[in-house]
Amino acid sequence: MQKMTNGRIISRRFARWNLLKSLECFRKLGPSLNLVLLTSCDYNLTKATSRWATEASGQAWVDGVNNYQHVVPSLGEHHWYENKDKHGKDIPVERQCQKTLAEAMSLLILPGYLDEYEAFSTAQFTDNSKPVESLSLEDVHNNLHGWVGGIGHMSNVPTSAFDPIFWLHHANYDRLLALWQQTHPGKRIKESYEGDCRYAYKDGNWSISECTIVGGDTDLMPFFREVEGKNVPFKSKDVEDFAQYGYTYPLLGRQWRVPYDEKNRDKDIGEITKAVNEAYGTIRATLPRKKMLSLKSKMEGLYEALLFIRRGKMASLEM
Ligand SMILES: N[C@@H](CC1=CC(=O)C(=O)C=C1)C(=O)O
Repeated sequence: MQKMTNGRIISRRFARWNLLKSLECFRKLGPSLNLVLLTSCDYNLTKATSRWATEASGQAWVDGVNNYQHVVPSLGEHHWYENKDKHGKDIPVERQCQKTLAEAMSLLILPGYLDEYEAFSTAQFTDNSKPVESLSLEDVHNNLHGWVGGIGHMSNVPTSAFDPIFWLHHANYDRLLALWQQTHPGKRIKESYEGDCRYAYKDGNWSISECTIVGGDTDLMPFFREVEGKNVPFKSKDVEDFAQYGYTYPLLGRQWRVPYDEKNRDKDIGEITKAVNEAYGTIRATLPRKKMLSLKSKMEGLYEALLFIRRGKMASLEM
C-alpha cells in the first residue's frame, strides 16, 4: 500500500507504523468511540467506505457501512435552505432560494447574481457580506458532502476522498466553476488579499500557517508541476486556463478557451447562460424535451476543442 502524505509517496513500512499507531488509538478510545473522537486518529484501520453510517462506532467505521438508500432522499430534501429571514419570517418569493439544488446552483452561475469571485467561491461570510452571499459554490459543495456521507466517509475532510464518489463530486464542482468563470470574464481570485483579513485562512493546515491571507499566488499543495526540470507547487492562477490540461465541458460551447474570445464574448455568455438555465434553472420544467436536447451549438465548441487536443497543442497531454 502506498499513501500520499505531504505530497510525497511514503513507504509500506511507514504505513505499517501508522497502522500500529491507529490500533493503539482505537484501544484507548474503546468500542463506543464517536466520529468526533475518531477524527483525531489515523484512518489506516478502515477496510471499506462508510456511506451514511448510522452508528458512529469505531468498529462500524473499520468494517464500512453502506446505507446508500438514505442518500437520494437526503439530496432531495435539503431543508437547510429554508426561505426564512433571520427573524424566522418567509422571505419574498423573488428572493427565495429555488426548490431544487440544481436550481439553486444555476442561480449562482448566472451573470448578475454573484458578480465577485470571493462571494461566489468561498463559504466565508462576514458582517460586511450581503445576505445573498451566504450561499456559495463552496457552501453547496459542503452540503453535498454531508448529504452523501451522512456520518460516513464523505462528510469528513480527512476521509472523504476514500469514497469514489468524491472524485465525481469534485469533477462536477470544477465544471460549475468553469461555467461561472466563463460567464464572468475578468472576475478572478486576486493575486493577493494583503490587508483584507476576510480572506485569511484562520485555522491553517499542514501547508498553510494559521491566518495566512490566501490569494492567486498561494501554493495549492500538494499539487506540483514541472518547471525547468524542477517540481513547483501549482498556484490558483496557474489553473485558471483549464483547457491547457486537455479538457473542457459541454455547456461551455465555444467558450472553452481562456482568455475569453473577445469578439464573440457577449453572444457566448448569452449562450452559456441560456444553456445553464435550460439544463438546471426553473425554466427547464417548461421546455419541450426536444428543445432541451438541442446540443448543436454546444457540440460545435466541443468539436473545436477536440481538434485542438488532437493537433497536440496541449503540452500537458504528453505527460
Ligand atoms: N467540512 C465541510 C464538509 C466537508 C467538506 C469537504 O471538503 C470534505 O472533504 C468533507 C466534508 C462542512 O463543514 O460543511
